[in-house]
Amino acid sequence: MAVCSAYTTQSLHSTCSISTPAKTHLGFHQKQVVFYRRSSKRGGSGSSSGPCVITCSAGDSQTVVIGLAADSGCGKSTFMRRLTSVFGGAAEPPKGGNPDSNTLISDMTTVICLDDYHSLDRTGRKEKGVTALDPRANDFDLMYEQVKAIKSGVAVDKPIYNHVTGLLDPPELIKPPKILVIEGLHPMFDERVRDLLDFSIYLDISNEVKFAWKIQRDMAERGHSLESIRASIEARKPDFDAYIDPQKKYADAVIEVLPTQLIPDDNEGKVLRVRLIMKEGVKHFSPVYLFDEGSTISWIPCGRKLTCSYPGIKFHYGPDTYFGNEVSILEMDGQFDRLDELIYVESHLSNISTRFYGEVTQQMLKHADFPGSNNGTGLFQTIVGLKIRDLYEQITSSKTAAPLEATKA
Ligand SMILES: Nc1ncnc2c1ncn2[C@@H]1O[C@H](COP(=O)(O)OP(=O)(O)OP(=O)(O)O)[C@@H](O)[C@H]1O
Ligand SMILES: O=C(CO)[C@H](O)[C@H](O)COP(=O)(O)O
Repeated sequence: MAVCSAYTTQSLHSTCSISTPAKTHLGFHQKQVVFYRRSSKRGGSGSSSGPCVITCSAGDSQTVVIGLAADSGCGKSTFMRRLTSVFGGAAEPPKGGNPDSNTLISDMTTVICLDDYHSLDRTGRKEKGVTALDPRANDFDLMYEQVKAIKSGVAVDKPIYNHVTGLLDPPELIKPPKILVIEGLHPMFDERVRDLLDFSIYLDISNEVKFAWKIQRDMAERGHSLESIRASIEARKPDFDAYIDPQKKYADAVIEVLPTQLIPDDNEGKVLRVRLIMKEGVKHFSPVYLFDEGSTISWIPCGRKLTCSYPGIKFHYGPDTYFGNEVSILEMDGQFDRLDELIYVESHLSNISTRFYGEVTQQMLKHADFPGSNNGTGLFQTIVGLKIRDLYEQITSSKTAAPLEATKA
C-alpha cells in the first residue's frame, strides 16, 4: 500500500505532484519517479513500502551529481570542506535536524554520506558476520531511487545511519540542491547509481599512508590502541579489495597518495607522493597540464622562486593509461615550505579552471590548517574542486541553452 500522504508539498520540488500508482500520462516535459518510502526501525534492517508516483516537470534546475569514493579515514571530509569552500559559504548539518546527521548543506551543495544507505545496523552486521563494506549490508535499490529522484528535482526522505549509536535513525528530508555530492564507500559500485553521476572521484590512499593517517586520528583523537587500528584495517582489507578498490577504474579523476620516492626507504609516511590521474574524453572536463599539454615533463621547481627544504619537491606530468583508459597524470612528490610561494607552481599549470590568477594559492592559504595543505593532496583536491565548479557551470549553461535536451537520468 502506498504511503503518499507522508509527502507534503513542502518536501517536493515545485514542479512535482504526487499520486498513488495509477496510469499517469507522461507528457514530453514530464518525468516520473517511482519512490519507495522506507520504514525506519531502530535496530532493524529497514524495509520498503510504497510506491508513490511522483511526477515532475523537467525544468532547467536539475541537480548535478558528483560521486566521491574512498575508504573510511581517507580524507573525504577534508576534501568536501575544500570543495564546498570553492563554491562559497559554510557547509552545515541540516538545521534543527538529527544532531548525528551525516549530511552537510551549503548554499550550492548538499553532501550526503552513503553510510546512510547501510541496510544493516551495527548489530545486524555483527549477527550476519558482514562488514559495512559488503554490498549485502547496503541498500543499493534505495540509494539509486533516491539519488535519481534528487537529480530529477524531487525531495526525498533519506535514512540516517547513526555512527554514535550504530542504529538506523528516522529519515531526514533532502531537497534537491544545485550540486549533490554522494560520498562514501560505494558511489560507483552499482551501475545504476554510477550512471547518474556527472563526475566521479576516487581517493586512492596506499596502505602505508592509510595506516599513518588512521594512527594519527584514531590514536590521538579517539583513544584507540595501535593494535586495534591494525586489526581493524586487516579485518576490512578483503572486503576493501573486493568491493571498494575496484571502483577506481570507473572514476573520472583519481587522487593517488603514496609514500615519497625522494627519501630512500622512507617509513615515516610524512612526505607524500601524490598523483592526480585524469581521464581523457570526459564531457565538461579537460585535464590539467604542466607547461605543455600532452608532453612528458619532469620539473624540480626548487631554487630562486620556491623555497624547498630536504627532500625537495619534484613534479611530473605526462600521458599514460589507467585500467585501459587514456589518462593524463600530474604528480607532485614532496612538500611546500611556504604556501604563499605556491603561486609560482600555479603559474605553470594550465586548465586549472580558476576565475582569477592565483585562485588555487588563495584557496590553499585560506585552508592552510587543513590536513595536506603543504603537499599534493591539498593542491590536487583544490584543483579538482575548481574543475567541479567549471563542470557545473558548463552543464548548467548548456541546459539553459537547450532546455528541452534530455538529461542523463
Ligand atoms: N591530506 C592529508 N594529509 C594528512 N593527513 C590527512 C589528510 N587527509 C586526511 N588526513 C588524516 O586522516 C584523518 C581522516 O580524514 P577525514 O576525516 O577527512 O577522512 P574521512 O574519509 O572523511 O573519514 P571517515 O569516513 O572515517 O569519517 C584526518 O583526521 C587526518 O588525520
Ligand atoms: O566504513 C565505514 C564508513 O564510514 C564505517 O565503518 C561504517 O559506516 C560503519 O560505521 P560504524 O563503525 O560507526 O558502525
